[in-house]
Amino acid sequence: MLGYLSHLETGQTNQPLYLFPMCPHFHHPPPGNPLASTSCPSVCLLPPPLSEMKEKNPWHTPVTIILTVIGVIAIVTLVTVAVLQNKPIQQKYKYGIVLDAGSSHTAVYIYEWPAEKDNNTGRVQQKYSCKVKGKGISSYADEPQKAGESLRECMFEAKKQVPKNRHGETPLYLGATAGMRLLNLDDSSASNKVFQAVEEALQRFPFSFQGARILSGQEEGAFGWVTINYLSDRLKQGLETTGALDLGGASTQISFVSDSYNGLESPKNSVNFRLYGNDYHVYTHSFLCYGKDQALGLALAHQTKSGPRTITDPCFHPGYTQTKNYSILYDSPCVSERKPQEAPLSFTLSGSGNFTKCHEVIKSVFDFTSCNYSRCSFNGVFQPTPQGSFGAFSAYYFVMKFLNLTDTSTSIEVVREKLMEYCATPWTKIVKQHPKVDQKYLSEYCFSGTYILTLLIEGYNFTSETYSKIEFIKKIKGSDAGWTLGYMLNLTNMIPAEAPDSPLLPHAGYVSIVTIIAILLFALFILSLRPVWPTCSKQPQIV
Ligand SMILES: Nc1ccn([C@@H]2O[C@H](COP(=O)(O)OP(=O)(O)OP(=O)(O)O)[C@@H](O)[C@H]2O)c(=O)n1
Ligand SMILES: [Ca+2]
Repeated sequence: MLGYLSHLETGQTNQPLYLFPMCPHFHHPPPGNPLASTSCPSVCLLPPPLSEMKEKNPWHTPVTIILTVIGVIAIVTLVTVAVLQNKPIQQKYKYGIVLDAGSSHTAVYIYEWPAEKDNNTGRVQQKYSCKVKGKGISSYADEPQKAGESLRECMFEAKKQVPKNRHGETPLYLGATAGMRLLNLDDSSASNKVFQAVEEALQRFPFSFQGARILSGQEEGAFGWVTINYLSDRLKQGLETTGALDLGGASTQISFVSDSYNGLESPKNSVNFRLYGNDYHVYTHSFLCYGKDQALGLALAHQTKSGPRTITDPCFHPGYTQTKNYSILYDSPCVSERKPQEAPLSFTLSGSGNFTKCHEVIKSVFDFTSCNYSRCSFNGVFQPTPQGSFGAFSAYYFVMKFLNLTDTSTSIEVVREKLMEYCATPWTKIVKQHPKVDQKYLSEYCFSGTYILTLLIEGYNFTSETYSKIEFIKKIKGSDAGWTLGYMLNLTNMIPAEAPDSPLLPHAGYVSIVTIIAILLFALFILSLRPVWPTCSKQPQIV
């Protein structure tokens, strides 16, 4: 009912109120012609005397005052409760520790996640990492006790990083990869002794030790894939996933989802996950002996088949020389069967820095001829064509970062030219340019860069177009890319198979809506009490 608010008592009269309370003589239309008499004057009249206002002001009745006070209290309480109820309480964390016992070194990772959100959607992130001094645990085959001792320093640090009251409930895992796989193949009793020593060492710490074991190549590849897709939020959001490329010292993994692969053609390369309500069929393969250190061994073995005393190696810089022991080189099960019958104790390697020849040597360590499937990568291993974006980490990153080749928008031809120039640079110049870099690493970057390019292009069949979709990465949002996080998420059941129910609104949205509604209610309440002022510009309407 426009123009007519209510039959409120005004103190003087029982007449209904009209839209122009500031024009008092218009309150009551003269009899006869109500419409004409209520038209707005060109100049609004002054307000009525104060005494009259007071008498007619509805605010001044005790009922209204009580109602207003109750209304204000109710609204303030409502908003306060909304804010307090949803305010995040001081965050408490839970922790998990994973030791990555790689072929070249061991690293300790501590992960943390909000205590109230475990088994749900709370983001798990890396809190701390520690690189164990010395080599990988597999290198302690002859003195297993030292494998255990080597871990102590980082583990003491881990003890400091996790709050004391959480120590007992913090799971601790050790996963060993290709170095221990090779040792286990070569000498399983030595591998067992190393495990016994590291288990004894880890049990002395106050964490909940869950065991030490060798990961299979499929696990290593698949958990690397889970890690990078979890960290980039692709799993939770059901987005298209990123493939994972991991290059270690002794093995290398490739894992990705392909539309053309349903797992039937080569079931051993298939890993299925149901995560956050989505099914993933991931292609994965791990090539033992094709990590960068073992691949260098394969390349050297190829060049020393006849047991020479000297070799000219195109994968090392001109002017670089090194004496290598035959028995050490051929100690690895990757090449042990190829050891020349008659060979001296050692041979001298002299670098010639020739990228093209180095590329030829590296190609010879791959078998591109046999394939019993519709398509293969190398060594007769089934692989669909690479599809989508890829994250390449560990040695892929170290090497390409050092060589300044992480920008994959650079064409493969330009990458080749840069490598050609780098490999041809004399060793003395390289040492001068990088005085602080460990010379063992430094001497191998020409080989490693050439190996990475060969592995990706000829090995995995990346093309100029798909190469540009590779990103060389070390970390994602502060957590290292690698298999460890995926491994822990899996063992602690921290990625649900089904998408969890989430609140309709985030906290901020909820509080804002409650506040807005409260203000609107309050405004309506006020309006319902107050008469409406005229604008003196429109015809009043009378009921
Ligand atoms: N700053 C660094 C660190 C490491 N490396 C080399 O990168 C390779 C791979 O390192 P990593 O990924 O740590 O291998 P591991 O995990 O030890 O080996 P694997 O996964 O095969 O067990 C090794 O040859 C290592 O010497 C490097 O060139 N530069
Ligand atoms: Ca590794």
